[in-house]
Amino acid sequence: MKDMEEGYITEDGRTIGGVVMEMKNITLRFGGVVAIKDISFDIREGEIRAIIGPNGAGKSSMLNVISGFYVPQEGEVWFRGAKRPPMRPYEVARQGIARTFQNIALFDGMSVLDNVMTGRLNYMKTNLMQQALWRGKAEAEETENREVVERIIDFLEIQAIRKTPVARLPYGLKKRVELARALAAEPKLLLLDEPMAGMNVEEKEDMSRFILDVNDEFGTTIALIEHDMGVVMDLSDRVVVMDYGKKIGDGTPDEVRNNQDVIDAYLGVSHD
Ligand SMILES: Nc1ncnc2c1ncn2[C@@H]1O[C@H](COP(=O)(O)OP(=O)(O)OP(=O)(O)O)[C@@H](O)[C@H]1O
Repeated sequence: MKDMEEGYITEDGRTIGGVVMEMKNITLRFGGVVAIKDISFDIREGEIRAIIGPNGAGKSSMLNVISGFYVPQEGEVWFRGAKRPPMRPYEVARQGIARTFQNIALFDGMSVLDNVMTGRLNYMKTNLMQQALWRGKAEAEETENREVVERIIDFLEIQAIRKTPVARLPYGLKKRVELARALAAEPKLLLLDEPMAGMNVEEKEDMSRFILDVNDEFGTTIALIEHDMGVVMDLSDRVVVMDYGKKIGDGTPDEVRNNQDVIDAYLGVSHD
């Protein structure tokens, strides 16, 4: 892969654009624990970017920095050409970054449809007073939001369970509903927190296919963290590898697979 100023062409012939997000020299500490040590990398338009690493490497911490849950003590986060000031997660979401969670965070008692609709909250402009005074506008907005949501529900093949309360769904489907909700926000950058965690082989295959389809069909830029190396290598265009808070590798799956530091980290070989 040739890394160009404006992007690159992947091995499977997709065109990847310029930098969407850039992490510059990020350091994050929790008291005495340094979860992220001076890490820099970028995420480019249209790519599937993975962050991997053994337990405690700092992957979740990094995802939480990207999504605004944690503000790093050092370094800069750049999004779509501008340096991002410290902001709350909901402000980050408004900028066009949506995420899923490792431990599913859906409204259990609500239907699949209503859960996915909550992904549209940032697009709901009319408030209660306006809705009372000007029903037409509120209705038009509701129709538009519905259309987006129904399209995503069809796309992720969850039509049959639209009205089912989430609590009744098996784990793999809940994960798919979470993906649907994140997509409903029509994000510029979609963050997936261990999307395959706890899944059986078949569920993993389904989820991999949906992630690839989302990227292909909607052109969504995706960053994910994941434990399962095999899955990541199949899915991703480029991979950042973390170990003990440091970046030890960054490149295509093949480059990373052949990186001795990465091999050692996964085999548990210590480095002084
Ligand atoms: N809120 C927190 N308070 C204190 N320490 C934390 C906190 N979150 C993470 N850490 C520490 O930061 C380090 C990195 O943790 P992190 O959860 O980011 O790693 P990870 O790669 O996501 O691990 P895993 O794969 O096990 O989920 C660990 O040493 C962890 O104990």
